[in-house]
Amino acid sequence: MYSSLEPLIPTEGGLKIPYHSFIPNIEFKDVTFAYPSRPTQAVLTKLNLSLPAGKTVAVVGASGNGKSTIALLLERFYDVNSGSITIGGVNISNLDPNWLRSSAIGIINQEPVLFATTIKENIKYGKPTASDEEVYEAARLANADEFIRSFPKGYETIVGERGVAISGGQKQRIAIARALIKKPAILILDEATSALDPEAEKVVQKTLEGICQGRTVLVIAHRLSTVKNADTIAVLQKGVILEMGSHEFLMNKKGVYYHLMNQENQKSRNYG
Ligand SMILES: Nc1ncnc2c1ncn2[C@@H]1O[C@H](COP(=O)(O)OP(=O)(O)OP(=O)(O)O)[C@@H](O)[C@H]1O
Repeated sequence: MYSSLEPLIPTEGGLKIPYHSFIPNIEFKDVTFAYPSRPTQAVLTKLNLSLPAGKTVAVVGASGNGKSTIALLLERFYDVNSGSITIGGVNISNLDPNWLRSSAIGIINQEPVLFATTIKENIKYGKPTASDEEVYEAARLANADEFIRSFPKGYETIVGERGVAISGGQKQRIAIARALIKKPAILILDEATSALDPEAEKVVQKTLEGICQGRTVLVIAHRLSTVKNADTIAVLQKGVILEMGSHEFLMNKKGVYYHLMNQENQKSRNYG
């Protein structure tokens, strides 16, 4: 049935907050949510989470505990069952979903997809109306401008299948430029550095630290090693936040985060 292909949430309609009056502080208040296909199984239960404007909040917890669901709700791919999510005090259900996703929030994914076209087009995908100057600026912020210009065809280099071979770290930085070209006030980092070798990871990590300055950032962390510098770390278990605080605070507390950290260190000693 074609009707079942329609998005759950209409993509147009609702408020668009002008850039200069947009205060990107985010509040999840008593959010309860179950996926429509499993309505009796709550994935998040009365979740409260604050992301103050300009700060980085990392959500950690074992696989399947609802971390990615938090990001999907913030992008409003689903509506909450009860409670609310507000940005700058406005309930996101009153915001224009298209504006929210294309202008307010930038997403950097674990496994970025590049299209079989030029690097320039791949970056412009984040903002199709962007000028060349905007493309170069986004690439500079993503520490990508230099390596792109080192290719004989520069920004016109074709990537993807049958295109020039680029490394995982370079791919990641092109994807970062794609997210930055929208100048988003909010960034969602879905564990952006997991598939890289240590050298490339260092470069990407440094790039991410730079671009997080001055933005509200939600890190969906599938490992713990990348979250130490977050302003706040929220430990999620079965859709409930068990602990919240800075790395130092949570280590001193010797609770769930401390134990997860020890487990991860143990693993890297055994395998690394
Ligand atoms: N589209 C969906 N429909 C139904 N259930 C889903 C859907 N997506 C995820 N779930 C379920 O919701 C729960 C939380 O999943 P989620 O992806 O948010 O966890 P996560 O903590 O991000 O895990 P991971 O670290 O593996 O990405 C899991 O039980 C998962 O099976």
